[in-house]
Amino acid sequence: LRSDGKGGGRGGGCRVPPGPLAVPVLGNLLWLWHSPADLEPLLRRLIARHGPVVSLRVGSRLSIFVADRRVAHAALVERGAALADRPPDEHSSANLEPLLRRLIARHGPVVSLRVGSRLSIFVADRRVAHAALVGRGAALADRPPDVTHSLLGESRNTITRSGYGPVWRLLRRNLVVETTHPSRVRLFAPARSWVRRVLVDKLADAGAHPASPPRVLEVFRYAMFSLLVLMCFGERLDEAAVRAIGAAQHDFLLYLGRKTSVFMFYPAITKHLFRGRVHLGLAVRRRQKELFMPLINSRRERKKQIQQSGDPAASSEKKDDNTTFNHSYVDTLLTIRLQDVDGDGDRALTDDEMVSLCSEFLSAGTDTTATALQWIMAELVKNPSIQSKLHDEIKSKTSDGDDHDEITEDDARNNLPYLKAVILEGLRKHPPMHLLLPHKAAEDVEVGGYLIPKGATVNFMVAEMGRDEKEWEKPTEFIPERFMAGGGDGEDVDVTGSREIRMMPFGAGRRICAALSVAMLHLEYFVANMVKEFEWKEVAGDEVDFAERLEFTTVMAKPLRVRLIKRA
Ligand code: HEM
Repeated sequence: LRSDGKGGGRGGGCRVPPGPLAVPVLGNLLWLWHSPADLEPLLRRLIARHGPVVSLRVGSRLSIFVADRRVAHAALVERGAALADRPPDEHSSANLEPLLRRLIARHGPVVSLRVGSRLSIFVADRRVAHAALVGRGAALADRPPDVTHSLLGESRNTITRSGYGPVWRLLRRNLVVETTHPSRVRLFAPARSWVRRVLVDKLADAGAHPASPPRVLEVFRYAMFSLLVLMCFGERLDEAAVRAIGAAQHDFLLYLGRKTSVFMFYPAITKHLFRGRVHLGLAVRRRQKELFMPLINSRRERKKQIQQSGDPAASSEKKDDNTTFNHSYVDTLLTIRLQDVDGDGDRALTDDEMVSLCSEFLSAGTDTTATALQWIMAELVKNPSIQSKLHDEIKSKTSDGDDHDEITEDDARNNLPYLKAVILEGLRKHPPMHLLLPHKAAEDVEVGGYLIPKGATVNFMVAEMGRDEKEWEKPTEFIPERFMAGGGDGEDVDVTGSREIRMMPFGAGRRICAALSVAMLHLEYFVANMVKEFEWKEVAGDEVDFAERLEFTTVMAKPLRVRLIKRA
């Protein structure tokens, strides 16, 4: 690449565009491809063919790779100030989506990208997705390996990361049967009621200062995190303790998102070159462990005492006291026995495995739900007639003469069809995860006329399916009525995707979200109660903007600020 635009070789070269240069690191793009180590051979080939400076355009982002020491010196030293900036979010893969959309428009709904020896396949068609995830589920239920966690000395023994096999089955069944099954979810009703009060109080506090309208995402995150901490450790902690655990979780996710891409390049070497980063990762992990272990040990102790008392029934009948709950995710982890590798016996989970599983539980359920809440409330702010129709439905449940402090879970779940339609429409138009977690093909799989070779990483494009104009009428509009009986194209939609996939905010098939029904309950219960308590209004001069930004989930680029009016 030469600035005179003449190029360096056959077919190579392009003119440097005006404006700031983008510094490399394809961030999440690499995360998606899952083996960025393989980018280097490709770059080497490009450099051999086109000269020592090559540029790659991903969506609107131009990334330039410099392999020449003189050019590097001229850039970093002589023109240092001009190149000292960082891109706005060096880890954003937001720009990957427009590129994929263009490829799909040109080549059809299944595209593959090869980076080095690694093949990544992107599926945007709902029928192919169904044939793959449900029809050939077992062959596509594996996950690609994860370099970073193994560098930190962690096992793959979490639900999300483990390969498709007995360990995954055991851990997933434990979560589904012991914590997210409706009979267990009921046990956490007092916890949800407490969090509803926390949420409403915090919103009321924030709303009391109209001069600085609140950023509601922070309040949603705190509320969802408090709830998950309680479900995880069985302990109602004070705000400072919840925030300390939240900070440790956040640091860990940030570390994974921002500091680890370097290890994807030849980890055996980079782990020595970037020893500081490995140590940072270990320190962040240690901090999590320091905070989690006292809580885990206290459940361990409690379990021992119950066993010693010799009356297990006593514990299940004992009422939750104000702060300590009878059931927790950690309790279920304490009963797990993992088969030894040699199959000769079994063992309990190690402390590190327990910490990883708790960390997974907290992070899987917090940002996803808080993000969905933000999008749904933004749509209700932007569409006051929909909010008012929803409020009318909610009022009908609180106007029967009883003293209703809240919309009950039972009503939110079963008796408010328009509420359900609002939630589904929110998840269709704004799925928190635009791509499922990557799946890996365990064997050659043929689906819908496409061959997915063994070992390929397969990414399913959730947002594309929910917004496909061939499948949905006016997909860019927010129309909850489409999900109402007799209403239109969303009637009787099967959000689990088992029958057919129309939209899949939770995935489909064997790896479908392990807490789908809990997630739906949280959304229904909290949205209903937030609309019951407040009228949600747009802030003049700070209008709702639906632009997207990829963080851990796809959030609003401009966080939602609102004017909250307490309802009479
Ligand atoms: C609105 C809220 C939520 C959304 C939109 C959501 C969405 C998803 C999606 C798209 C996946 C990936 C599926 C795949 O890779 O095929 C997933 C996996 C998972 N989710 Fe959720 N989720 C939500 C809430 C929760 C909650 C509250 C928990 C737990 C407390 C949870 C636990 C998990 C777990 C453990 C997995 C991994 C499943 C596996 O690999 O077998 N999620 N979720």
